[in-house]
Amino acid sequence: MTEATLCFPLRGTDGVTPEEVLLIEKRRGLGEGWYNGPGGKLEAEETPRECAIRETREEVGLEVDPAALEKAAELTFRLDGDVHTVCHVYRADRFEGEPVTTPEARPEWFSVEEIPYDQMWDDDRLWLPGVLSGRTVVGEFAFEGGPPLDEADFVDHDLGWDVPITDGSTTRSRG
Ligand SMILES: Nc1ncnc2c1[nH]c(=O)n2[C@H]1C[C@H](O)[C@@H](COP(=O)(O)OP(=O)(O)OP(=O)(O)O)O1
Repeated sequence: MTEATLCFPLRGTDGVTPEEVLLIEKRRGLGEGWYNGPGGKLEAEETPRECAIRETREEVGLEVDPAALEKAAELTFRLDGDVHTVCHVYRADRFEGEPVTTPEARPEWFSVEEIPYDQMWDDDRLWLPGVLSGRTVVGEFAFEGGPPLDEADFVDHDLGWDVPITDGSTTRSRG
């Protein structure tokens, strides 16, 4: 089982709903060619928050203000019945720098009204709109026919909205 993060940098935030979100076009690895938030797997001894900040720095060169990193979702992706990935999802409305293209990712700002869901993971359209509007969600998503996960069929889901979510690793003692 993998533990991973996603981080959605936001701008134009007036209260709750932002005007724009920074997505990446993934240039290699799982989900290559699709848009997603910056993110990736936890490294040894790393907390999910540390991972979200590091991955955003490595993938697009933005330095996220840790005080502005807000956990929005905890998503479990199952592949053929087994837990494949637990993903911690964050919003971030304060950061420094300008996004740059790296070997892993090409960043692009999108209006929250014009997110390219047809070029994203099939599950994203179910939870990302709520996350961008400031809600919290715990979700479980079932894929069948893998591996790899990004070639499997998305077959089922279960979502719990506006629930308290803990911030820390689900599988490690630290964090
Ligand atoms: N179903 C679904 N929807 C939305 N987002 C995701 C999924 N499954 C996923 O794995 N993800 C997310 C979780 C991670 O942020 C990325 C996967 O990226 P990463 O772990 O970096 O994968 P690789 O590029 O293969 O691995 P590295 O070698 O770069 O660590 O997608």
